Amino acid sequence: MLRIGLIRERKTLPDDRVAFTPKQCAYILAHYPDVQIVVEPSPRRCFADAEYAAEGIELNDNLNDCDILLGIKEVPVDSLLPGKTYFFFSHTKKKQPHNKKLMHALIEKNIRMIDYECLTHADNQRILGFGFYAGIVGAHNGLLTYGKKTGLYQLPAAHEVRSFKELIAAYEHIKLPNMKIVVTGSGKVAAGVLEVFTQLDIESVEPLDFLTHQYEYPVFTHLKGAGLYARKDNDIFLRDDFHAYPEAYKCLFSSYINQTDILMNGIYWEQRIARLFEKEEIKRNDWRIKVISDITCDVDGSVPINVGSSTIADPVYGIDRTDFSQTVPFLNNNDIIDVMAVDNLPNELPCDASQYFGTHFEKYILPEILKGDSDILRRATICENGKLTKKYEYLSDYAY
Ligand SMILES: NC(=O)c1ccc[n+]([C@@H]2O[C@H](COP(=O)([O-])OP(=O)(O)OC[C@H]3O[C@@H](n4cnc5c(N)ncnc54)[C@H](O)[C@@H]3O)[C@@H](O)[C@H]2O)c1
Repeated sequence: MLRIGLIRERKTLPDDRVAFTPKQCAYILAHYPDVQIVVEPSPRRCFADAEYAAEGIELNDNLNDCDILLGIKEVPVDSLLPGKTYFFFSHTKKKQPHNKKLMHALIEKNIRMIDYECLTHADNQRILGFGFYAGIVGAHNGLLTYGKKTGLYQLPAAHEVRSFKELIAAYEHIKLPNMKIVVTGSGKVAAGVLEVFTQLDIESVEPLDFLTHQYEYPVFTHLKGAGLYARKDNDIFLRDDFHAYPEAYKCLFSSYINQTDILMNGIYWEQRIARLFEKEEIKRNDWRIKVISDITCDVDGSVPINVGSSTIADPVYGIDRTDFSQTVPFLNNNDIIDVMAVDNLPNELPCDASQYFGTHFEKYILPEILKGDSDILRRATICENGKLTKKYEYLSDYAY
């Protein structure tokens, strides 16, 4: 028998998401006879304790007899139960300084830490994540911001509704003005952005048409791969080469600056990758971008005017093009670019995001847990039995 515990989120600011919804728990109990689920009560999870109870799921403050514990965000070290197997986003694999204490505790408490971020198929493609809902909320927030800035239309905030379905219902009554949008990125975030565009009838156009045409209705173009980067020496794009030597590539976004009203940024970015534009470029006379939804959200990263993460309650700030100063948002002024820089976007639609996550966990990870010996789980195990696994030994100076 495998006993799974869904832990209460304890990080500040607390997260509302959970690994399985009440209905998913009930489904698992009905279809996996060797699995039991127990839920630790929580005062603020997006699904109330009573919703789990209504599905016949056990609620219990004591998770000592569970075999594996599932959370979302980092678990405070005092709450870690020694000797257990935990799954959550530990944010330790890049030696993040703020989680060094957590890494030490995982080792000292003999915990098997399986990080969701490290669960991959054999070709390194990630299995689990919240990127799709980050894309949905990021696209929504970008459009909401443009409506508020221009005064042309109004949308409800995503966190004010219970589901994406309710947002789609609100879209039924919105006729967007003509506007030109660029979306960047090739992963789950970009897929979420495109989902919103589909629901709002925003037309897709080819990059070259986007650059050379004006339209009487809203359009977007999607830039990724060869559409966004080219080698500095021969203008060619090869994905594997780009991943190995990103510093050899230039970014092609610059020519879109004078044709774009909203930029929705969903790329994967690191220091070696060229930025979408340089900070000084916002002073260009032909600069047209009024709103940037920086879903990627690296401070001073691919969007160099991301000057810090914002919050769900206060998601947007302005950046003055004349002196780079930070201003209040939503000013109908072409010198001010509104930047949406929320770094926990999926938490604006926590029920949907949890449901999406749980579906993938049940489909791809639960069978791996039940079969006992799993390469997928082995590859994602950062530490066990008081030491780092071989793959993660590069964390030694951080972990011990
Ligand atoms: N603001 C938020 O709340 C939020 C939430 C989730 C994700 N994000 C961020 O959005 C960005 C995109 O996330 P995603 O879920 O679309 O990612 P993903 O893993 O689904 O896609 C990443 C894409 O980037 C490409 N890529 C390019 N160079 C790469 C490299 N060196 N290593 C790995 N992949 C590389 C991959 O081919 C892949 O298509 C990430 O930076 C992520 O941190 C932000």
